[in-house]
Amino acid sequence: MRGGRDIAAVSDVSFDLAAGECLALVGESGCGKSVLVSALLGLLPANARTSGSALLHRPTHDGGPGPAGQDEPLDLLAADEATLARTVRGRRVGLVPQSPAAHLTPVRTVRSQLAETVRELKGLRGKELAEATRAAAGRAAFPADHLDRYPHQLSGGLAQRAATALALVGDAPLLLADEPTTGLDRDLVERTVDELRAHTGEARGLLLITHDLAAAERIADRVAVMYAGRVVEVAAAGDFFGGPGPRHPYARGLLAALPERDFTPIPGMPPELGRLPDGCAFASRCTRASAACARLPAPDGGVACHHPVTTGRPACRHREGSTV
Ligand SMILES: Nc1ncnc2c1ncn2[C@@H]1O[C@H](COP(=O)(O)OP(=O)(O)OP(=O)(O)O)[C@@H](O)[C@H]1O
Ligand code: NI
Repeated sequence: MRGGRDIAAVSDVSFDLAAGECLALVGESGCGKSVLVSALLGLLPANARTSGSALLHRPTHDGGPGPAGQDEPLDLLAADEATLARTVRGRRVGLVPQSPAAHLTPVRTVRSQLAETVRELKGLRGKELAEATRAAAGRAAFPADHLDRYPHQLSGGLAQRAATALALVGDAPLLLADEPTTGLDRDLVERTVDELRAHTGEARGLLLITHDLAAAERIADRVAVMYAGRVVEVAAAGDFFGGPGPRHPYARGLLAALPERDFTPIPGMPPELGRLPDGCAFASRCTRASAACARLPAPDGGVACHHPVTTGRPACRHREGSTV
Protein backbone atom coordinates (compact mmCIF):
# COMPACT_ATOMS: atom_id res chain seq x y z
CA MET A 1 0.00 0.00 0.00
CA ARG A 2 1.02 3.66 -0.26
CA GLY A 3 3.17 4.77 2.63
CA GLY A 4 4.96 1.40 2.78
CA ARG A 5 2.18 -0.34 4.70
CA ASP A 6 1.64 -4.04 4.01
CA ILE A 7 -1.78 -5.65 3.77
CA ALA A 8 -2.15 -9.40 4.19
CA ALA A 9 -4.91 -10.10 1.66
CA VAL A 10 -4.59 -13.91 1.96
CA SER A 11 -2.96 -15.73 4.91
CA ASP A 12 -2.14 -19.34 5.79
CA VAL A 13 -4.32 -20.79 3.06
CA SER A 14 -3.88 -24.53 2.69
CA PHE A 15 -5.99 -26.94 0.67
CA ASP A 16 -5.65 -29.62 -1.96
CA LEU A 17 -7.63 -30.21 -5.09
CA ALA A 18 -7.69 -33.70 -6.55
CA ALA A 19 -7.81 -34.60 -10.23
CA GLY A 20 -11.43 -34.96 -11.27
CA GLU A 21 -12.66 -32.89 -8.34
CA CYS A 22 -14.53 -29.60 -8.03
CA LEU A 23 -13.76 -27.45 -5.00
CA ALA A 24 -16.03 -24.46 -4.49
CA LEU A 25 -14.45 -21.44 -2.79
CA VAL A 26 -17.02 -19.16 -1.17
CA GLY A 27 -16.97 -16.14 1.11
CA GLU A 28 -18.05 -12.52 1.30
CA SER A 29 -16.81 -9.86 -1.10
CA GLY A 30 -13.24 -8.81 -0.31
CA CYS A 31 -12.24 -11.95 1.62
CA GLY A 32 -9.36 -12.71 -0.77
CA LYS A 33 -10.72 -15.24 -3.29
CA SER A 34 -9.53 -13.42 -6.40
CA VAL A 35 -6.18 -12.49 -4.86
CA LEU A 36 -5.62 -16.20 -4.22
CA VAL A 37 -6.34 -17.01 -7.88
CA SER A 38 -4.09 -14.19 -9.08
CA ALA A 39 -1.29 -15.52 -6.86
CA LEU A 40 -1.62 -19.00 -8.38
CA LEU A 41 -1.21 -17.61 -11.90
CA GLY A 42 1.50 -15.05 -11.12
CA LEU A 43 -0.91 -12.22 -11.93
CA LEU A 44 -0.57 -10.16 -8.73
CA PRO A 45 0.63 -6.56 -9.00
CA ALA A 46 4.42 -6.29 -9.21
CA ASN A 47 4.74 -4.97 -5.64
CA ALA A 48 2.85 -7.89 -4.12
CA ARG A 49 4.71 -10.59 -2.20
CA THR A 50 3.87 -14.26 -1.80
CA SER A 51 5.34 -17.02 0.35
CA GLY A 52 4.74 -20.73 0.65
CA SER A 53 4.09 -23.08 -2.23
CA ALA A 54 1.32 -24.08 -4.62
CA LEU A 55 2.20 -27.44 -6.15
CA LEU A 56 0.75 -28.38 -9.51
CA HIS A 57 1.12 -32.07 -10.29
CA ARG A 58 1.09 -33.62 -13.75
CA PRO A 59 -2.27 -35.25 -14.38
CA THR A 60 -2.47 -38.93 -15.17
CA HIS A 61 -5.63 -40.39 -16.59
CA ASP A 62 -5.72 -43.38 -14.29
CA GLY A 63 -4.86 -41.34 -11.21
CA GLY A 64 -1.57 -43.22 -10.73
CA PRO A 65 1.94 -41.77 -10.82
CA GLY A 66 3.01 -40.17 -14.10
CA PRO A 67 5.86 -41.24 -16.40
CA ALA A 68 9.21 -41.35 -14.62
CA GLY A 69 10.81 -37.93 -14.32
CA GLN A 70 7.66 -36.11 -15.44
CA ASP A 71 5.63 -36.18 -12.25
CA GLU A 72 7.67 -33.58 -10.38
CA PRO A 73 5.14 -30.97 -9.28
CA LEU A 74 5.62 -27.39 -10.43
CA ASP A 75 5.57 -24.78 -7.65
CA LEU A 76 3.40 -22.04 -9.14
CA LEU A 77 4.54 -19.48 -6.56
CA ALA A 78 8.21 -20.08 -7.41
CA ALA A 79 7.81 -20.36 -11.21
CA ASP A 80 9.31 -17.57 -13.31
CA GLU A 81 7.28 -15.42 -15.68
CA ALA A 82 8.53 -17.23 -18.81
CA THR A 83 7.41 -20.63 -17.46
CA LEU A 84 4.05 -19.24 -16.41
CA ALA A 85 3.50 -17.52 -19.77
CA ARG A 86 4.69 -20.38 -22.00
CA THR A 87 3.58 -23.51 -20.20
CA VAL A 88 1.13 -22.69 -17.42
CA ARG A 89 -1.44 -20.02 -18.29
CA GLY A 90 -4.11 -21.43 -20.58
CA ARG A 91 -2.24 -24.72 -20.97
CA ARG A 92 -1.85 -26.24 -17.51
CA VAL A 93 -4.08 -23.78 -15.65
CA GLY A 94 -7.08 -22.14 -17.30
CA LEU A 95 -8.72 -19.00 -15.88
CA VAL A 96 -12.22 -17.65 -16.17
CA PRO A 97 -11.43 -14.13 -14.93
CA GLN A 98 -13.72 -12.27 -12.58
CA SER A 99 -14.03 -9.21 -14.82
CA PRO A 100 -14.26 -10.59 -18.36
CA ALA A 101 -14.86 -7.18 -19.90
CA ALA A 102 -11.51 -6.03 -18.50
CA HIS A 103 -9.68 -9.15 -19.67
CA LEU A 104 -10.94 -9.19 -23.27
CA THR A 105 -8.92 -7.08 -25.73
CA PRO A 106 -11.20 -4.11 -26.45
CA VAL A 107 -10.08 -3.53 -30.06
CA ARG A 108 -10.57 -7.07 -31.34
CA THR A 109 -13.70 -9.09 -31.99
CA VAL A 110 -14.56 -12.14 -29.92
CA ARG A 111 -14.01 -14.34 -32.99
CA SER A 112 -10.48 -13.07 -33.51
CA GLN A 113 -9.54 -13.53 -29.83
CA LEU A 114 -11.08 -16.98 -29.67
CA ALA A 115 -9.47 -18.04 -32.98
CA GLU A 116 -6.07 -16.87 -31.78
CA THR A 117 -6.45 -18.92 -28.60
CA VAL A 118 -7.54 -22.04 -30.53
CA ARG A 119 -4.63 -21.59 -32.98
CA GLU A 120 -2.08 -21.19 -30.19
CA LEU A 121 -3.36 -23.98 -27.96
CA LYS A 122 -4.59 -26.50 -30.54
CA GLY A 123 -2.34 -25.70 -33.52
CA LEU A 124 -5.28 -25.59 -35.96
CA ARG A 125 -5.36 -23.55 -39.19
CA GLY A 126 -7.77 -22.62 -42.00
CA LYS A 127 -11.17 -24.28 -42.17
CA GLU A 128 -10.47 -26.46 -39.14
CA LEU A 129 -9.62 -23.38 -37.12
CA ALA A 130 -12.84 -21.61 -38.11
CA GLU A 131 -14.88 -24.69 -37.22
CA ALA A 132 -13.10 -25.21 -33.87
CA THR A 133 -13.59 -21.51 -33.03
CA ARG A 134 -17.34 -21.83 -33.53
CA ALA A 135 -17.37 -25.03 -31.47
CA ALA A 136 -15.41 -23.33 -28.66
CA ALA A 137 -17.99 -20.53 -28.54
CA GLY A 138 -20.81 -23.06 -28.45
CA ARG A 139 -19.27 -24.87 -25.48
CA ALA A 140 -19.83 -21.75 -23.36
CA ALA A 141 -23.22 -20.98 -24.94
CA PHE A 142 -21.78 -17.94 -26.73
CA PRO A 143 -24.06 -17.32 -29.75
CA ALA A 144 -22.27 -17.76 -33.10
CA ASP A 145 -23.99 -14.68 -34.58
CA HIS A 146 -22.33 -12.46 -31.95
CA LEU A 147 -18.78 -13.65 -32.68
CA ASP A 148 -17.97 -10.60 -34.79
CA ARG A 149 -18.81 -8.17 -32.00
CA TYR A 150 -16.27 -6.18 -30.02
CA PRO A 151 -16.21 -6.55 -26.22
CA HIS A 152 -17.96 -3.19 -25.67
CA GLN A 153 -20.87 -4.47 -27.78
CA LEU A 154 -21.47 -7.40 -25.43
CA SER A 155 -23.79 -7.52 -22.44
CA GLY A 156 -22.21 -8.52 -19.12
CA GLY A 157 -23.51 -12.07 -19.47
CA LEU A 158 -22.22 -12.39 -23.05
CA ALA A 159 -18.76 -11.13 -22.03
CA GLN A 160 -18.86 -13.73 -19.26
CA ARG A 161 -19.61 -16.47 -21.77
CA ALA A 162 -16.85 -15.26 -24.13
CA ALA A 163 -14.36 -15.42 -21.23
CA THR A 164 -15.55 -18.92 -20.30
CA ALA A 165 -15.19 -20.07 -23.92
CA LEU A 166 -11.59 -18.75 -23.96
CA ALA A 167 -10.77 -20.49 -20.68
CA LEU A 168 -12.08 -23.88 -21.82
CA VAL A 169 -10.09 -24.02 -25.10
CA GLY A 170 -6.87 -25.44 -23.65
CA ASP A 171 -8.56 -28.28 -21.71
CA ALA A 172 -6.12 -27.37 -18.93
CA PRO A 173 -5.69 -29.94 -16.13
CA LEU A 174 -6.70 -27.24 -13.65
CA LEU A 175 -9.38 -24.65 -14.26
CA LEU A 176 -9.82 -21.63 -12.00
CA ALA A 177 -13.25 -20.10 -12.51
CA ASP A 178 -13.63 -16.78 -10.67
CA GLU A 179 -17.34 -16.06 -10.46
CA PRO A 180 -18.10 -17.50 -13.91
CA THR A 181 -21.87 -17.05 -13.66
CA THR A 182 -22.23 -13.40 -12.65
CA GLY A 183 -24.94 -11.76 -14.74
CA LEU A 184 -26.41 -14.98 -16.07
CA ASP A 185 -29.99 -16.16 -15.70
CA ARG A 186 -30.66 -19.33 -13.73
CA ASP A 187 -30.85 -21.67 -16.71
CA LEU A 188 -27.59 -20.27 -18.13
CA VAL A 189 -25.99 -20.49 -14.68
CA GLU A 190 -26.86 -24.16 -14.61
CA ARG A 191 -25.70 -24.74 -18.17
CA THR A 192 -22.39 -22.96 -17.49
CA VAL A 193 -21.58 -24.75 -14.24
CA ASP A 194 -22.54 -28.08 -15.81
CA GLU A 195 -20.09 -27.37 -18.65
CA LEU A 196 -17.41 -26.46 -16.10
CA ARG A 197 -18.20 -29.63 -14.17
CA ALA A 198 -17.88 -31.64 -17.40
CA HIS A 199 -14.38 -30.20 -17.62
CA THR A 200 -13.40 -32.23 -14.54
CA GLY A 201 -13.77 -35.42 -16.58
CA GLU A 202 -10.47 -36.97 -17.69
CA ALA A 203 -8.86 -36.16 -14.36
CA ARG A 204 -9.08 -32.37 -14.53
CA GLY A 205 -9.60 -30.22 -11.46
CA LEU A 206 -11.90 -27.22 -11.01
CA LEU A 207 -11.70 -24.44 -8.45
CA LEU A 208 -15.04 -22.65 -8.62
CA ILE A 209 -15.23 -19.27 -6.91
CA THR A 210 -18.80 -18.19 -6.49
CA HIS A 211 -21.32 -16.25 -4.44
CA ASP A 212 -23.99 -18.54 -5.84
CA LEU A 213 -24.30 -21.27 -3.24
CA ALA A 214 -26.93 -23.08 -5.31
CA ALA A 215 -24.41 -23.33 -8.16
CA ALA A 216 -21.78 -24.62 -5.70
CA GLU A 217 -24.22 -27.18 -4.34
CA ARG A 218 -25.02 -28.32 -7.87
CA ILE A 219 -21.48 -29.21 -8.93
CA ALA A 220 -18.98 -29.11 -6.02
CA ASP A 221 -17.48 -32.13 -4.29
CA ARG A 222 -16.07 -30.02 -1.47
CA VAL A 223 -16.56 -26.47 -0.25
CA ALA A 224 -13.91 -24.13 1.17
CA VAL A 225 -15.07 -21.03 3.04
CA MET A 226 -12.87 -17.93 3.31
CA TYR A 227 -13.22 -15.11 5.79
CA ALA A 228 -10.93 -12.07 6.03
CA GLY A 229 -8.15 -13.71 4.01
CA ARG A 230 -8.21 -17.11 5.72
CA VAL A 231 -9.86 -20.42 4.91
CA VAL A 232 -12.07 -21.09 7.94
CA GLU A 233 -13.65 -24.36 6.83
CA VAL A 234 -13.22 -27.07 4.21
CA ALA A 235 -16.03 -29.62 4.10
CA ALA A 236 -17.53 -32.27 1.87
CA ALA A 237 -20.33 -30.63 -0.14
CA GLY A 238 -22.83 -33.27 0.97
CA ASP A 239 -22.21 -32.48 4.65
CA PHE A 240 -22.01 -28.73 4.06
CA PHE A 241 -25.33 -28.38 2.23
CA GLY A 242 -26.97 -31.43 3.75
CA GLY A 243 -28.05 -32.53 7.21
CA PRO A 244 -25.01 -31.82 9.41
CA GLY A 245 -24.37 -28.44 7.78
CA PRO A 246 -21.20 -26.37 8.11
CA ARG A 247 -19.35 -26.37 11.43
CA HIS A 248 -17.85 -22.86 11.40
CA PRO A 249 -20.33 -20.25 12.69
CA TYR A 250 -19.48 -17.98 9.75
CA ALA A 251 -20.14 -20.74 7.22
CA ARG A 252 -23.44 -21.53 8.95
CA GLY A 253 -24.34 -17.84 8.77
CA LEU A 254 -23.60 -17.71 5.03
CA LEU A 255 -25.99 -20.60 4.41
CA ALA A 256 -28.64 -19.30 6.79
CA ALA A 257 -28.69 -15.98 4.90
CA LEU A 258 -30.14 -17.68 1.81
CA PRO A 259 -33.77 -16.79 1.06
CA GLU A 260 -34.68 -20.48 0.84
CA ARG A 261 -33.19 -21.07 4.30
CA ASP A 262 -33.54 -18.60 7.23
CA PHE A 263 -33.21 -15.42 5.11
CA THR A 264 -31.31 -13.88 8.05
CA PRO A 265 -28.12 -12.01 7.18
CA ILE A 266 -25.04 -12.18 9.42
CA PRO A 267 -25.08 -8.95 11.44
CA GLY A 268 -22.19 -6.52 10.99
CA MET A 269 -19.50 -6.25 8.32
CA PRO A 270 -16.22 -8.09 7.69
CA PRO A 271 -13.20 -6.32 9.21
CA GLU A 272 -10.87 -4.16 7.16
CA LEU A 273 -7.74 -6.05 6.16
CA GLY A 274 -5.55 -3.25 7.48
CA ARG A 275 -7.16 -3.56 10.91
CA LEU A 276 -7.49 -7.26 11.57
CA PRO A 277 -7.70 -8.34 15.21
CA ASP A 278 -4.98 -10.63 16.61
CA GLY A 279 -7.49 -13.39 17.28
CA CYS A 280 -10.38 -14.78 15.27
CA ALA A 281 -11.45 -12.15 12.71
CA PHE A 282 -15.08 -13.31 12.92
CA ALA A 283 -15.41 -13.05 16.73
CA SER A 284 -17.04 -9.59 16.74
CA ARG A 285 -19.92 -10.93 14.59
CA CYS A 286 -20.13 -14.38 16.17
CA THR A 287 -22.86 -15.38 18.61
CA ARG A 288 -20.65 -18.21 19.94
CA ALA A 289 -17.61 -16.00 20.64
CA SER A 290 -15.83 -16.45 23.98
CA ALA A 291 -12.58 -15.35 25.64
CA ALA A 292 -10.75 -18.08 23.67
CA CYS A 293 -11.42 -16.16 20.44
CA ALA A 294 -8.76 -13.58 21.35
CA ARG A 295 -6.32 -16.20 20.01
CA LEU A 296 -6.20 -17.11 16.33
CA PRO A 297 -7.82 -20.54 15.90
CA ALA A 298 -5.69 -23.10 14.06
CA PRO A 299 -7.43 -25.28 11.45
CA ASP A 300 -8.41 -28.55 13.11
CA GLY A 301 -10.22 -31.31 11.23
CA GLY A 302 -11.21 -28.95 8.41
CA VAL A 303 -12.44 -26.07 10.56
CA ALA A 304 -10.59 -23.12 12.15
CA CYS A 305 -12.74 -22.18 15.16
CA HIS A 306 -12.45 -22.45 18.96
CA HIS A 307 -16.07 -23.53 19.28
CA PRO A 308 -17.26 -25.17 16.04
CA VAL A 309 -20.81 -26.43 15.88
CA THR A 310 -20.71 -30.13 16.62
CA THR A 311 -22.65 -32.03 14.05
CA GLY A 312 -21.76 -35.55 15.11
CA ARG A 313 -20.20 -36.40 11.77
CA PRO A 314 -16.76 -35.66 10.31
CA ALA A 315 -17.14 -32.60 8.08
CA CYS A 316 -14.17 -33.27 5.81
CA ARG A 317 -14.02 -36.32 3.60
CA HIS A 318 -11.13 -36.34 1.19
CA ARG A 319 -11.61 -38.12 -2.07
CA GLU A 320 -9.04 -40.61 -3.19
CA GLY A 321 -6.97 -39.79 -6.25
CA SER A 322 -3.91 -37.90 -7.35
CA THR A 323 -3.72 -34.18 -6.78
CA VAL A 324 -3.61 -31.65 -9.59
N1 LIG B 1 -3.94 -4.54 -6.04
C1 LIG B 1 -4.41 -4.43 -4.81
N2 LIG B 1 -3.91 -3.53 -3.94
C2 LIG B 1 -4.38 -3.45 -2.67
N3 LIG B 1 -5.37 -4.21 -2.18
C3 LIG B 1 -5.91 -5.10 -3.00
C4 LIG B 1 -5.47 -5.28 -4.34
N4 LIG B 1 -6.21 -6.26 -4.91
C5 LIG B 1 -7.06 -6.68 -3.96
N5 LIG B 1 -6.89 -5.98 -2.82
C6 LIG B 1 -7.63 -6.16 -1.57
O1 LIG B 1 -7.52 -7.51 -1.18
C7 LIG B 1 -8.74 -7.93 -0.60
C8 LIG B 1 -9.23 -9.18 -1.27
O2 LIG B 1 -9.69 -8.85 -2.57
P1 LIG B 1 -10.27 -9.93 -3.57
O3 LIG B 1 -10.49 -9.27 -4.87
O4 LIG B 1 -9.40 -11.15 -3.54
O5 LIG B 1 -11.67 -10.28 -2.88
P2 LIG B 1 -12.76 -11.34 -3.37
O6 LIG B 1 -12.93 -12.32 -2.26
O7 LIG B 1 -12.39 -11.89 -4.70
O8 LIG B 1 -14.06 -10.42 -3.45
P3 LIG B 1 -15.26 -10.40 -4.55
O9 LIG B 1 -16.18 -11.50 -4.13
O10 LIG B 1 -15.85 -9.05 -4.37
O11 LIG B 1 -14.65 -10.61 -5.89
C9 LIG B 1 -9.72 -6.75 -0.70
O12 LIG B 1 -9.75 -6.11 0.54
C10 LIG B 1 -9.10 -5.89 -1.76
O13 LIG B 1 -9.42 -4.54 -1.53
NI1 NI C 1 -13.14 -11.73 -6.51
